Amino acid sequence: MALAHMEFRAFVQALKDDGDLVEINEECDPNLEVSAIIRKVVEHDERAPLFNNLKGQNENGLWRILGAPNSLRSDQRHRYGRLARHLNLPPTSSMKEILDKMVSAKTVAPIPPKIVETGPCKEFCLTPDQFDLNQLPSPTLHQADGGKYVQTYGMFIVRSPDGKWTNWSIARAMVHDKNHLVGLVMPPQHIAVIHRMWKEQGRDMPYALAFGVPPAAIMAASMPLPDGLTEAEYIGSMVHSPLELVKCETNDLFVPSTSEIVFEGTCSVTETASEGPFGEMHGYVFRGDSHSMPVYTVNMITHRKDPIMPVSACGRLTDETHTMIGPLAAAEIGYILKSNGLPINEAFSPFESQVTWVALQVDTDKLRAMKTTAEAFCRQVGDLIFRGKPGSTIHRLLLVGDDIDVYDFKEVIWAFTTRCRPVMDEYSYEDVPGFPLIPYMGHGNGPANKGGKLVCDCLLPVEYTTGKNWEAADFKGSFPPELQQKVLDRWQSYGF
Ligand SMILES: Cc1cc2c3c(c1C)C(C)(C)C[C@@H]([C@@H](F)Cc1ccccc1)N3c1c(nc(O)[nH]c1=O)N2C[C@H](O)[C@H](O)[C@H](O)COP(=O)(O)O
Ligand SMILES: [K+]
Repeated sequence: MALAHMEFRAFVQALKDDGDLVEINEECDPNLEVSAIIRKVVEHDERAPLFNNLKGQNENGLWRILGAPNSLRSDQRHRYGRLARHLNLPPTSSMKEILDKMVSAKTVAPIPPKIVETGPCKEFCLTPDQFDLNQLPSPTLHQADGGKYVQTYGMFIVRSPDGKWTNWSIARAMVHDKNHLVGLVMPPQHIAVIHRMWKEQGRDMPYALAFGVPPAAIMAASMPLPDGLTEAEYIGSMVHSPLELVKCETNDLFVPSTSEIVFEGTCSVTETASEGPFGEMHGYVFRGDSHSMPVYTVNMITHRKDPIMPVSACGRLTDETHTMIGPLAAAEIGYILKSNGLPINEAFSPFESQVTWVALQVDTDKLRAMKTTAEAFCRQVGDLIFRGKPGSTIHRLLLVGDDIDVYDFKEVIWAFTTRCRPVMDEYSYEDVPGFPLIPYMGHGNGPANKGGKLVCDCLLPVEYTTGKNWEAADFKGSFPPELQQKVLDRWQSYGF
């Protein structure tokens, strides 16, 4: 058995070995029942459900469903265990260790993938006359959704017409008819950038949609890596070994050879259909909220025996759209700021902000050496992030001092509520792209796609000049270290 981060099926086994899997063998209905169970799981950080017996499975077991593939564990010591298993890290890893791993490949040479002749994903090949996406167990995830969202945790593979750039990303798609999907293709996402390139040439865009890919790959697919970067090479250098890819049957794209299921086809650059509404990452389904989006033709399905379809039933906290989209964008944002010489130590997107905020821990010694002003510094940060793609889903950047652990929301909200004077310490951005999926944008008072962003300065003025002039009125901040130690040593004998 391969390693969990390099083969999805090994990953599922690793969850089982961790006691982090519930195998449901009684028949479940992909129409809402499966998603209801997943929602209850992710709202309580329960073990991941593997549905082995779905209504509509075909004679070769196409398909089973793994729900909550990258959500949280209830045991605080293993809280991010499922994310860690995606990256071959110990299940006790912190979010910082996970995000540092995702950024680690930026400073090493890319390792190109290895092309292999065949692989488990080729065990079965179905032509359109042999499948009907409406008969297969495509799940309906929320009762108000506009369709069956079969694609929520698969990986789209698309390549620029000149062949130089192959992008891997997660983008949702729902069943349109027996062998068509309709999917969200939304600027500034790379799938939309590449789709536009094909549109300008008047040619439909070849795609592959691989489900159950190597977990390390799906993490990079969910990260806003630089334009032009080919994720396959990035992942190779991140895991220190080449990914094994195999050629599609009906086009020249390559997919991970151990993928559970592969849809191959072309995405139209002219034909659109109604997409949505969909239960979004911010926790809402707005009735009637559908838009014209490109139609994907499915020309072939290849798959392993008894394949597993991963499903992210997203919405309110805490599912893959919170554990991945925000934190991975924060990792890229932190890297951009550091590589531009700004004194940023850590960056994280708090789940409690519905991953619409990124908190940035500032190295205040270096900040003071800059002899800058709050306005100048906040504008420098805001201009770098709000005018770039990695910040596109983030509407508040909070600058906090070195005493604040950005991975702990209690710390972040304490600094925000006590050190950032509303309005005066906030720097607004109305002339930058906005994220229309946030309800106050897409269903709010202002333009859906523009503005509504702030840099919030949660550093007190002294932190720019002479440094912290306060002590925290708490156990660690207001008592001599030896007294703290004495109290800790005697805690039991006091009677606690
Ligand atoms: C982990 C994850 C990520 C996404 C999405 C999902 C999950 C589970 C869902 C469950 C399918 C929900 C949707 C949903 F989250 C919508 C969305 C749209 C734009 C940005 C962020 C989020 N989704 C998604 C979507 N992006 C769309 O364009 N289009 C999409 O539909 N992303 C985020 C996306 O994977 C990252 O932004 C990634 O950086 C994209 O790669 P790229 O930077 O190379 O373009
Ligand atoms: K990506």
